[in-house]
Amino acid sequence: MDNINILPSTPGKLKPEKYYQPYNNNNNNYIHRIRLSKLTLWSSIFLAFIIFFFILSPSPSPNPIRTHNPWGGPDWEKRVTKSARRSSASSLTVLVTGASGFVGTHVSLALKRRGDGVLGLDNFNRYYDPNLKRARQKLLSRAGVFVVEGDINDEKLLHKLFDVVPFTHVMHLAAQAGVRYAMQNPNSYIHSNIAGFVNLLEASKSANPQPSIVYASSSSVYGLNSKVPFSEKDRTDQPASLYAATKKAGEEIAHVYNHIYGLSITGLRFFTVYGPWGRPDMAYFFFTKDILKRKQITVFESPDGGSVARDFTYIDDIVKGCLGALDTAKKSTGVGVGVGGKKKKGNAQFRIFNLGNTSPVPVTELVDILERLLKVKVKRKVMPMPRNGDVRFTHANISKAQRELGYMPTTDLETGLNKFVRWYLDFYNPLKNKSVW
Ligand SMILES: O=C(O)[C@H]1O[C@H](OP(=O)(O)OP(=O)(O)OC[C@H]2O[C@@H](n3ccc(=O)[nH]c3=O)[C@H](O)[C@@H]2O)[C@H](O)[C@@H](O)[C@@H]1O
Repeated sequence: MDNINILPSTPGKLKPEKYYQPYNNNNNNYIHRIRLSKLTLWSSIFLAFIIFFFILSPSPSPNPIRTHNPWGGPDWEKRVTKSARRSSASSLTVLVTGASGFVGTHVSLALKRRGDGVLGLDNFNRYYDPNLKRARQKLLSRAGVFVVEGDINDEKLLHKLFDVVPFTHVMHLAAQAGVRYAMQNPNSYIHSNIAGFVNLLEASKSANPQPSIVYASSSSVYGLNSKVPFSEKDRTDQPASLYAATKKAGEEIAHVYNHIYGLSITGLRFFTVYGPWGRPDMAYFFFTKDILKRKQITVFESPDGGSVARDFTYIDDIVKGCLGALDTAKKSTGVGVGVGGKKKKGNAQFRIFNLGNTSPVPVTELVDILERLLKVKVKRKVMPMPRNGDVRFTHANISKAQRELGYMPTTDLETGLNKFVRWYLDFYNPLKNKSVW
């Protein structure tokens, strides 16, 4: 992850004079030599012109993915303010972290469509193909959503954003996702899901007005819980992966900020979200890629030979749940904390909801559906689930979300995968979309 603090805070702050110095510091000998010959003089002028032109023209990035838009400056603030402008006084003003991520993109678009002010924040890290994140960013930009390029761990940036925009809500979706990757890069989970979350809560508690916060938790917090379907009342103290442990820690940390600072906080436990513009690290996505390439895929079964199943939940259903959570979020009660040093005015709202589909599907069946949709005979290797953080099954009880958020999923796996496959074939069509190949 790049440290954006090392970049100038205002675009254009790099001083071009610096680059001219070697040429401005001409010593007498050099000038003398130029005077000696007319030819040398003209060549020097020509050379100086070329260098001058080169420095002034925008330099092509050696790697377009790593290009950063330094934050700060009047133009940047104008873009921020414009993106966050809401259509009416009753609309929301939402900071969406992880806006160029899968869920972040869909939620940002849905909010913007209904007239809310939306500002995105994303660090565009390389956990998975940044070209896909850039493509989502383009989609957002066309819809009028500006995505600030920065990290939730950047304290200065967060304070700046809260200074410029009076956010009513924060939709916190930035995270290090993925269950199995936690064994390869454990620290990235601590950095984003714990340190980053604390940093965001610190900035939010000091903001005036204090926003209401809705954040992404995960079905993985149920860990080894075997009571089905998973209810919010069930135990969540047996995580099976470091990812799950950091998400569970996030839920506990949220409680502290709610308790001390009066932040209104809602956690959403997502159940294996899938759909168009999805995450390439997820099984349904890389199965599709590998099946199309006629490669063998590995399907896990439980150690006793039983199937491994997930409560796969379609993205549009999840978006409705997110909007329901934002719309029913009450105001934070700690206005003035960190600014005037005042205490919270009474207890603030603290909620946690399952957002699942309520119908688990074995992974073998997911593969059967993909086989039908892609019309390719799948080469599958079935093997016992390795000890990699995966759990055998997930199954959501959504009655609380139904009651309080009006959440009601309507998309079955076959319908949702059909939409995903159509998007996939279009997006990765080499004739249409050269930039992603
Ligand atoms: O619901 C959640 O909380 C989590 O859902 C997904 O995690 P997961 O359900 O493990 O989704 P996938 O990684 O797409 O795996 C889906 C299923 O495919 C299986 N799988 C995965 C990989 C593979 O090669 N073969 C295979 O059979 C897994 O064991 C799992 O049962 C996301 O990746 C997490 O970020 C999210 O928090």
